[in-house]
Amino acid sequence: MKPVIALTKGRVEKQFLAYLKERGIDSTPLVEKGRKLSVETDQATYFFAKGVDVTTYVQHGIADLGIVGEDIISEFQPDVFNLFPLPFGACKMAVAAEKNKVWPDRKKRIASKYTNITKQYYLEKGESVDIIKLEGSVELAPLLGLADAIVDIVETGTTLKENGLEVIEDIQHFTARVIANRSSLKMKRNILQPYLSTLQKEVAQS
Ligand SMILES: Nc1ncnc2c1ncn2[C@@H]1O[C@H](COP(=O)(O)OP(=O)(O)OP(=O)(O)O)[C@@H](O)[C@H]1O
Ligand SMILES: O=P(O)(O)OC[C@H]1O[C@H](OP(=O)(O)OP(=O)(O)O)[C@H](O)[C@@H]1O
Repeated sequence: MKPVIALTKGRVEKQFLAYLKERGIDSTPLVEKGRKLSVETDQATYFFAKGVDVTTYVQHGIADLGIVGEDIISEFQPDVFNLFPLPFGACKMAVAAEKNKVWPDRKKRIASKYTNITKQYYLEKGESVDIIKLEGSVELAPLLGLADAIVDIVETGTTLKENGLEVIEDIQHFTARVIANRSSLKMKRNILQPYLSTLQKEVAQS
């Protein structure tokens, strides 16, 4: 029996494969998967899903482990064991607005894909705001007058800069993380432990 791993498609997947390679784990079947959504290697069975779905599959025990951005864990608060951080996928959640923004004399409108993080952040600040949910290209909202500011992921800052926006406040720093199904961690410890040890293995940096 092998561990079943739910892996976030896209950015996280790419960086995770590079991370496996560094640790000498053969991930050829993952690299050559084409449009297949599930692949078996010598070490594990992997399937590929969107970040939030990764947490759902792990919570329900369909996957033993998941590789997912911490932003997703923070936003959706899944009932999973949050095991350890991985040294990639570093980014931060921040409030951003147009340079030299003149704030209107009314409740602020904040656009975000991460409405729970946004709600919690302004609740803790004691500020009442209107939150507008978007699904992507959130930087457009202040430019087009839909919102006064955004709460979004900033990595290099290029997207903000190229759209005349700047960070006003940092909310939280994130990386990719390994999560586990609560019962798998107890019941399948002997299967999961060798895999988890390999993931945590230090490798000499060249
Ligand atoms: N610059 C970045 N932008 C977005 N996410 C980043 C960035 N850097 C690291 N991440 C991490 O990568 C994860 C996946 O992001 P990715 O862009 O692949 O998919 P997505 O934005 O969730 O949605 P979609 O699949 O619709 O593009 C995020 O949840 C986050 O943890
Ligand atoms: O600081 P940067 O390095 O520029 O990265 C940040 C950008 O990357 C993400 O968008 P993504 O590419 O995932 O597209 P999306 O807006 O459709 O979510 C994020 O939402 C920012 O727009």
